[in-house]
Amino acid sequence: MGPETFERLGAASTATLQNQLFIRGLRRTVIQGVLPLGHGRRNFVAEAFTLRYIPAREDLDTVESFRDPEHAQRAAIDTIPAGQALVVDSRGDGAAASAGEILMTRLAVRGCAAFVTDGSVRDSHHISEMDMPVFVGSVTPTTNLVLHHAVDFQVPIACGGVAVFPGDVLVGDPEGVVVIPRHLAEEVSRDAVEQEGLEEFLLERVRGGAPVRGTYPPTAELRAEYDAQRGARG
Ligand SMILES: O=C([O-])CC(=O)C(=O)O
Ligand SMILES: [Mg+2]
Repeated sequence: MGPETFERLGAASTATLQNQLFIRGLRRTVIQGVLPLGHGRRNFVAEAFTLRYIPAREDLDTVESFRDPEHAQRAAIDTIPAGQALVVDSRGDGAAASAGEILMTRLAVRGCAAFVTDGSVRDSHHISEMDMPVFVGSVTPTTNLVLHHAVDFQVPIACGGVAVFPGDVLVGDPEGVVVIPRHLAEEVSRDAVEQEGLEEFLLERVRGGAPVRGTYPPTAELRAEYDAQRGARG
């Protein structure tokens, strides 16, 4: 995926990208129920690096388990390549945190682009001061092992009702996170730019008093006017 694709996706809203995926027949593309935490409200575009949790089991998920160098959560956090986003399947269960300030700091130091989960984080008031974008369903003081068993990483997961495959492209903005299948990223990025150009033109019309009917969507005449104006601007 070229840098222009990243740039175009970063300039588009998640709403526009959702539209473009819907036009292509994809309905479940927005991670349900997550919002950015604190001032890490920066937009991001990044490839997904996935981590999967299953329900904890009392004989396995003891405090000692974090000493295991192969522990999937620890291994994922220490190996995610810079520039990728860690997306965690927490089964929508935010009653125990998927990570906290120390793990999040490690991710930020390693150049992780964002952290996304359909669960929660703890130490959230500190995490919200960080620059790395963090998208969660909720916050809680409860530590991870109480409810979550990190089982593997870089496998297909579910997050907020959406299938996420390693290498899919995630885009986050103040409204949430959209998951773009990698093979569609390029064409979606181009058409998103087109859609936003047209919508800006239509918005000006609506601001100027135009009714929605005949404007949004535009009639063939209005569309031709837009195309002519765009052509004239080069
Ligand atoms: O115990 C946890 O779930 C993680 C934690 O507090 C941290 O990363 O600071
Ligand atoms: Mg902590």
